[in-house]
Amino acid sequence: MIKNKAIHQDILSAINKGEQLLAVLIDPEKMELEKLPSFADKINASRATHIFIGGSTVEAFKTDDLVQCLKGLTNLPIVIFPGDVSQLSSHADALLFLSLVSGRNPDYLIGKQIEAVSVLRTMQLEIIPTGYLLIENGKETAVERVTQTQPLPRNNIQHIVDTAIASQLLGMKCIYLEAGSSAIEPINSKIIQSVKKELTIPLIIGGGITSKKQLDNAYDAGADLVVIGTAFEENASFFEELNK
Ligand SMILES: CC(C)=CCC/C(C)=C/CC/C(C)=C/CC/C(C)=C/COP(=O)(O)OP(=O)(O)O
Ligand SMILES: O=P(O)(O)OC[C@@H](O)CO
Ligand SMILES: [Mg+2]
Repeated sequence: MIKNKAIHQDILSAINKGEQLLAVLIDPEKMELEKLPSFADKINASRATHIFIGGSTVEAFKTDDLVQCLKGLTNLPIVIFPGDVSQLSSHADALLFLSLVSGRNPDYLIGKQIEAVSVLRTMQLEIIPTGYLLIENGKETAVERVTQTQPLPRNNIQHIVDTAIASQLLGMKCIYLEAGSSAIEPINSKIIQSVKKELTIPLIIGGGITSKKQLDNAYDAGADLVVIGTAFEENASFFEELNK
């Protein structure tokens, strides 16, 4: 089952060459399929290197429909960033196989992953094991509500670093530090620097990034791949702002 493709390897090679990776997050609940062609044109003309697809709550089949449409509209890698098992799609290129290691809900640490196996058997997705850490940002996030977990306090940097290192030791191939969709404050530079310093695997940063300055700050602090969703959803000219 579960074949190896090259997306994780390509991320490692890009990082080695000092490239800054950017994923546009498309939420299947929010993207109308009629608007997808023009949105994809904007993505293709931008500096984006990846497309992530996911949402904290998505109706069944919506993800697969979206991925199928998107396949014909872009050559960028399409990576599922799932809130649940219903968001798996055989038409995507890869899957962030998330475990919510900041929380203590067994369903999101290992339960959903076991549930996913019977579906993954029928697919040829590249699987990228990813330690997913939700960090407090000043307001409650959709991920907290859905998973009934607490985020890690942002002032306990040592605990955040230790959680990331433990995930790497468990064999995770990426760490994703998440402030939450439309977070008031993105993950701060101090947290990014402290985690990056101790990791050998790629570091993904997302949540609340709405300006080029915040994007550059994340890269300067050590982010390998940055994820932006809401800023593109709410303002399509944000693509042009980032190209400046
Ligand atoms: C491995 C499989 C199949 C599932 C993993 C299930 C796990 C552990 C999920 C982590 C917790 C979770 C609910 C993550 C959601 C990630 C995501 C796609 C966030 C983007 O959605 P948001 O933009 O935050 O929320 P809105 O939908 O409210 O905009
Ligand atoms: O929507 P935004 O705030 O850009 O967040 C992106 C992503 O990290 C959310 O899971
Ligand atoms: Mg969102």
